[in-house]
Amino acid sequence: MSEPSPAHDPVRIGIVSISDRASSGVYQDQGLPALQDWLTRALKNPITFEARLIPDEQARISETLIELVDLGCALVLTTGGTGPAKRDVTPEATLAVAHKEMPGFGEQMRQVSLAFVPTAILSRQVAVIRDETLIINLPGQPKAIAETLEGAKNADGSVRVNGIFSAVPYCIDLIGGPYIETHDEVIKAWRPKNAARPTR
Ligand SMILES: Nc1ncnc2c1ncn2[C@@H]1O[C@H](COP(=O)(O)OP(=O)(O)OP(=O)(O)O)[C@@H](O)[C@H]1O
Ligand SMILES: Nc1nc2c(c(=O)[nH]1)N[C@H]1C(S)=C(S)[C@@H](COP(=O)(O)O)O[C@H]1N2
Repeated sequence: MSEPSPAHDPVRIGIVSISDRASSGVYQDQGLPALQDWLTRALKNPITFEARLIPDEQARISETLIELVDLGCALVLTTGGTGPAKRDVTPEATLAVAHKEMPGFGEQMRQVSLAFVPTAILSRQVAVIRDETLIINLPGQPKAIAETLEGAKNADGSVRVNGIFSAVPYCIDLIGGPYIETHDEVIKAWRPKNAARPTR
């Protein structure tokens, strides 16, 4: 795979791991490495990461999201805290900072996840826009990060269920962010023909 090229727009991405136990050192956080690895593998753009590891506390999560939006992140991905347990408050903290809700991401994420686990119906992920930033919740299981972003594939590599990241670049175009380009073998970004730039 080629190195990120300066010919591509630079992009700042917030990655937030929300876990009581990882943030207090009970176990080592695998959420931030999984997010960073997948994004580095998928994007052609040079990425500046803003990484945060925080506990499942609603006010703290909302404050962190606002901070990352104000830092100019085009995209913020969270992992963890989306289930039904008492301490799972990531969707509420995300909705509290929303200017617009983007329900299609949560709907598609649960479709993808059902291809992997029947408990996908327990996930309450939301996606929202705040200012010029797209914020998306992902499940907390580290393996669920690549699953939901990339989708489910058949043995021959063809797509069985589209990963949610397919729609992220065009959404970021529409809110005035950088032009995000992906490696098709990881995830194909879908844009209407008139929105696609010529290949460089
Ligand atoms: N940041 C993380 N790093 C490593 N493993 C994680 C992380 N977050 C979650 N997991 C794993 O995924 C499982 C489900 O994630 P979930 O977000 O529901 O965590 P949890 O049970 O609420 O606990 P915690 O918030 O303390 O991680 C966890 O029980 C743990 O095994
Ligand atoms: N792709 C995928 N989605 C998944 C899972 C998974 O392992 N893979 N785990 C499910 C489970 S068990 C739960 S409880 C919910 C919420 O997870 P969270 O609280 O860790 O965010 O996500 C669901 N979605």
